[in-house]
Amino acid sequence: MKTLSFSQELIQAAQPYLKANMAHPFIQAVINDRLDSKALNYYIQQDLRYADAETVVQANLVAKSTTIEDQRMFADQLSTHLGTVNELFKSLTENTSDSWTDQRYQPIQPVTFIYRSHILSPIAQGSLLDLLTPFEAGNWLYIELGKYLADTKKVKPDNAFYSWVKAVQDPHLAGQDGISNRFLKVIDREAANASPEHLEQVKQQFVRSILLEWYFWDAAYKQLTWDNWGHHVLNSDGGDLL
Ligand SMILES: Cc1ncc(CO)c(N)n1
Repeated sequence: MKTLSFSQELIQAAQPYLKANMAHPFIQAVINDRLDSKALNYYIQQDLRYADAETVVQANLVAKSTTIEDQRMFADQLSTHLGTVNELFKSLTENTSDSWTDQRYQPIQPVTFIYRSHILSPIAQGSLLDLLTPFEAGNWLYIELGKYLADTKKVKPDNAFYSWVKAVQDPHLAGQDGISNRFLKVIDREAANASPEHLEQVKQQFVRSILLEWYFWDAAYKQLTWDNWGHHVLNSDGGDLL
């Protein structure tokens, strides 16, 4: 049996959570073209705040790199991120009743806060591997969900999420030599110098990202806010919010 590379091990470990993301009612609503505009708005507003954390992660990937080649790759991708992120969300906003200025810089809600903290926390003490892996998990998941949605052949150009499906299939991100595969190669290269204990921990962080992705869809589906959380605690009716 061929032994798996570390990045293949990560992908294998994340499979059950990938399947759970595919099955989430938000994603199923995209397929059936029944996505609630409130859920879409919430997703746009919160994902913009997630994207802001991605900017910070990527600046720190440059800082933690030890070669010019890595620094350029991460800096180029940061530049691509900054150049494209608003465009995607602007085109998604055209499918809602909200205006673009209302979408940007909305308060960061609980799940967004937790997921942002998860990808940002290795900045303080972590290695390049520690910082890259939980962040790359999000790229990987989006590409897989994009493939899944495209394969259903049900997401047509008039679907409110169509531009998202297109964006995450962009060859620059998702292609064979795309940025996601290049990041996975860096992960494998760095993993070669890490202890088995360290790799176990890194794998857990990868899988947790995919778990938090599920909660990100769930939060959008329910439009979950800090006020909801507060209300739930103070007036607990025993129902489940998260
Ligand atoms: C929540 C989330 N995960 C991953 C990505 C991919 O960049 C994104 N934009 N948002």
